[in-house]
Amino acid sequence: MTSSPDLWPAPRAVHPVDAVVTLPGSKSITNRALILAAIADGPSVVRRALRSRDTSLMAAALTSLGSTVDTSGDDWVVTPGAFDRDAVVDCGLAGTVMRFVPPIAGLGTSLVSFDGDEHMRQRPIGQVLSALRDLGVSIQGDALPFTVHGAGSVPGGTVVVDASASSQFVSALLLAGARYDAGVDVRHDGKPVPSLPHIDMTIAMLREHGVEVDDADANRWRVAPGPVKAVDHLIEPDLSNAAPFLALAAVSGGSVTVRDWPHATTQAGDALRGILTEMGCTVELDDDGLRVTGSGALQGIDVDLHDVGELTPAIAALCALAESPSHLRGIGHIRGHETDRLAALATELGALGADVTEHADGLSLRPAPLHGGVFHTYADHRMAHAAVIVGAAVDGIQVENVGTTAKTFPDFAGFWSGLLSP
Ligand SMILES: O=C(O)C1=C[C@@H](OP(=O)(O)O)[C@@H](O)[C@H](O)C1
Ligand SMILES: C=C(OP(=O)(O)O)C(=O)O
Repeated sequence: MTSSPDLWPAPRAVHPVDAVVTLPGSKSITNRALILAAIADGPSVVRRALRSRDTSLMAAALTSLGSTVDTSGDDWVVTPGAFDRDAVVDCGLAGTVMRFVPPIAGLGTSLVSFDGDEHMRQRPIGQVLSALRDLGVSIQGDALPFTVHGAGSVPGGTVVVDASASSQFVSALLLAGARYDAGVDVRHDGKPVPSLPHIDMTIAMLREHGVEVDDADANRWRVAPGPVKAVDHLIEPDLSNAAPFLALAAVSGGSVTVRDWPHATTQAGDALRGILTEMGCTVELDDDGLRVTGSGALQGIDVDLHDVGELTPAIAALCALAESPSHLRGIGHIRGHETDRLAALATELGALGADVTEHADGLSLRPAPLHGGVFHTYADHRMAHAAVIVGAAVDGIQVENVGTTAKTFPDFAGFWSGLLSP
């Protein structure tokens, strides 16, 4: 007997959608807050923490190292503990767990081994491991699975990394750096670092924890040695996960408001304001939140997404539905995300009739009529977001493994259906 494929019929937006939504917290902020809390000088509270696969894996990793993480309520309480027990860390498909936990595991006195989902073994990590070795951490292995041998302290100092594959390589070293004997002086040598807002997020959060960071020079970041203060942190809504909801306003010619949109933020998703304006939407930020109103017609866009690559799947879906051509550039690094997103988007959008060309570092899309079919997600939450956006506009889209959205959004499919039910 063959098992039935996990297909979910994406609901169509048959009327303009008019909705006000409260979205779950940011994955990137929650996981940084958890890491910093685990190496802080006292208990911290992570308020309105995102409860999702990536953040649960982070909480579990920190617990296995020796911290106490109380996730029973909406506000998670983290009490640091000695990292003195041997542990096995499951990274799942979470880049933040695979890259941010090893540098703090080096501070402990135990053996900590890391593994994850099958595809996680393909995602880049070698530069973090070699940088940690240069900083004095003993590690067995050059890719997943690997083991960190904690020696009770890390000398730290100057290190050179090529962070062109992921900004998380830099964030990982900076997050732990204050607890290294000499701090860290991290220099990047290579093609431009992607996703720079995420490094700004790391720096801003370190400073909130009382850590001194010097980022005055391009491609160089210095973290002074010293204590990490415990803080009470309120997590912003996840602005990257807002993409499909704002896109729904765009494709249905309706209006969607995301509550609590911060007026100042380091989140990459804030770039959606400019991108959706350029695609023909009306975008207003006020005390109610961020409201996007679709005009009923979408314009294509020529844009460099190097800084905000994680928005690509949702933007590409919109481009496939636009009336004029688009070119998405500067995003070769997203081939190392949850899947090779450029190949996956070209394949899946192309299979539905889109006129799409895959380039080494981007995608071009030209207007073409789309039709129904199965949209494969490759276990990538943002591929599922692309699928439901197309499905809102095109009859007969079936999303394979929509449950993969649990990586960063609990019950995404239920929430999405609720907005589209008649
Ligand atoms: O530090 C972070 O929280 C993230 C950094 C970015 O990674 P890359 O620099 O690998 O693109 C981003 O795409 C990812 O979703 C989250
Ligand atoms: C690239 C992403 O995730 P990760 O944190 O696993 O790198 C993403 O969420 O788009």
